[in-house]
Amino acid sequence: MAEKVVIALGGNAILQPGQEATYENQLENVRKCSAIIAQVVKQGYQVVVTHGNGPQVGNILRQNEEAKDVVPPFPLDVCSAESQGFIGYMMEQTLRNELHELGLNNSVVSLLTETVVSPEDEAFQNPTKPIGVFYTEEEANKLAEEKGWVVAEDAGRGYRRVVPSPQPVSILGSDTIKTLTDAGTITIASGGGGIPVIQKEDGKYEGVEAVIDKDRSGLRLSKEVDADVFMILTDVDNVYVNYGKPNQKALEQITVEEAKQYMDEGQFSAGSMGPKMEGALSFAEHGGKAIICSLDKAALALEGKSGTTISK
Ligand SMILES: Nc1ncnc2c1ncn2[C@@H]1O[C@H](COP(=O)(O)OP(=O)(O)O)[C@@H](O)[C@H]1O
Ligand SMILES: NC(=O)OP(=O)(O)O
Repeated sequence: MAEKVVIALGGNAILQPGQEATYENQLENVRKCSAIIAQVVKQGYQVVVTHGNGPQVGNILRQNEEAKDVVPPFPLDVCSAESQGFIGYMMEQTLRNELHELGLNNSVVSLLTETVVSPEDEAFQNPTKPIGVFYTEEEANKLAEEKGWVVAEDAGRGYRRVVPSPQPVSILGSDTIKTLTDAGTITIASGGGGIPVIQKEDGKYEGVEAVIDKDRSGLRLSKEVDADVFMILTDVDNVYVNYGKPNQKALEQITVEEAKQYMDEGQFSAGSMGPKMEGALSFAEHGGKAIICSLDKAALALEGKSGTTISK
């Protein structure tokens, strides 16, 4: 039986900081991601793809707010569904085309996915998830004053609007995602961390205004579909200790114990590598293989020739 890999792509892979948010730019970025994912399919893996949406959901929210006098604005969970829809569309189409280039004809499907969160999650009182474009400190403070936004510095790259980011509790429909994947379909699911919903006391579901971290929901998804490998693709070749310092060292094959020790030492930044390492460590603790590597080295990393791999 083929090994099953859940691949989590950063929202920045779909739109780099500073790049103009045109349809053409994002389609080309997604096509490049799809070319890499197609190589992984060619290696013989069953693949589930999930992706970020930070830049995209922020832009959709802004479009809604700017046009509010012409068209009534939609809430953030609906913006999240819209971003999942358009990225899923671009990814499904480009992945099919890239597979065709390699002489493969696997079926590909993109599923709008809801992720359950807790209404009691303290993240609702403490927004931390950066969305949309980057601003200077001065611009960000002005927007915060004028529009009531909460803004924060994002990993040394500038200032962004931040929104609540509750922990994913479960992924609705993950049994179907698993069935499809096990049957050989390449499934794109839980994009943007999934559309955040809560379950009310009467058992019914309702959307909530938040953006879930895709590394955290990717971990949940990996567990719920019984993946062998959880792979986080980002913009650095490896996870490093002493990152950015003269004595920085790339981590290659490490154990759960080593990863825990580095976490305890505070080696990974809260808003960027921290959640990725948390997810990777939790997956490896449960017996799976977790990989963090750069987008263009995905196929090599699966062969153990690049990236950081954590296992028991
Ligand atoms: N210890 C570390 N090792 C490697 N990268 C790190 C580390 N600490 C922080 N980073 C930063 O994490 C970034 C990747 O996280 P993020 O920007 O959230 O990615 P993505 O959008 O791909 O999910 C890297 O570009 C790097 O600057
Ligand atoms: N939803 C999410 O985690 O998006 P980014 O990867 O763009 O931050």
